[in-house]
Amino acid sequence: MATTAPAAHRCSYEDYEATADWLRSQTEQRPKVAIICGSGLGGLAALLDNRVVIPYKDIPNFPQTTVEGHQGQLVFGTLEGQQCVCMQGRFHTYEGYDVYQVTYPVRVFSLLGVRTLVVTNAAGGLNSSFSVGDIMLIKDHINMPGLVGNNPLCGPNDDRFGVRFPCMSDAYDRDLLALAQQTAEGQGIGAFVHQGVYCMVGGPTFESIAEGRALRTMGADAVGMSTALEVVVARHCGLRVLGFSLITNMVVTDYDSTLKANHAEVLDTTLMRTQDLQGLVRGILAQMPVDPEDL
Ligand SMILES: O=P(O)(O)O[C@H]1O[C@H](CO)[C@@H](O)[C@H]1O
Ligand SMILES: Nc1nc2[nH]cnc2c(=O)[nH]1
Repeated sequence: MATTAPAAHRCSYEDYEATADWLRSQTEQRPKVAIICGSGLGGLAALLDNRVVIPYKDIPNFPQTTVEGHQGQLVFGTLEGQQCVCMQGRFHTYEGYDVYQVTYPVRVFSLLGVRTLVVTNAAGGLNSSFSVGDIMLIKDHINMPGLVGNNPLCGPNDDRFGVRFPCMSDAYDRDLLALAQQTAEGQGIGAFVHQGVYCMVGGPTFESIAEGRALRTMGADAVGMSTALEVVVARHCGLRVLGFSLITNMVVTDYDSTLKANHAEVLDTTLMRTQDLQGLVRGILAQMPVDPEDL
């Protein structure tokens, strides 16, 4: 039977603007920092003062979350003097969304005036020196969907957002990375905070043993099903990016192992580290220099 590929949800500049205008009409807050909360990490939004909560179902053009551990609302508020917006729940391609839908909020944030994107995720550890519960500061990524042509920048380029061929060798801001490492050490949690390479795969399957081994050989320290697409779009429109992976499980790479990755374990581990992660994000935002363009 012949099948037709679903139409891509590629959006116009005016669609993004309509969403940004609508959000501006709902709150007087004008965030400079956006935080995307990964699986089970929505608790980060509790850090914000003067919260204004807007469910995704009310926001024009916004997709809806379908995954346990992703609440589905934007939370505006202030953290350590920085105006922020938190995405409590992100979108993944395995939910059936295309790369344009998954990254839709990032361009909206940019139009709202956001200058810095903090991405967080739950990820499987590939680096054998990592343990469950460790935090990996993302220093680089392998964008597997993008490498095979499923990149949110495919299609006509809109120069109002950014250039046709953006550079990704500087995707993760080195100054913010150093600040995050220093803050972790200052808070006495440096022993379980590492730097590493995040690999995005499509999911929703967890890795086979051969896949886990292959990803490790490619140079990935952790693997998940999100983040890289959001970062590509953020860098295209000039946002600074800081990324964290919480290592919620170790990827099975041994045929003698009886361990099996599962989402319940992922969510349990996020609970165990919520407080450390919140403390770290608070500490970083307290010291994060305001973008000179905002002065
Ligand atoms: O990347 P986040 O959204 O944190 O979620 C991670 O956790 C889920 C698997 O347990 C997958 O969606 C994976 O990508
Ligand atoms: N692909 C993938 N995503 C995850 N998210 C949390 N843990 C994992 C994992 O082991 N593999």
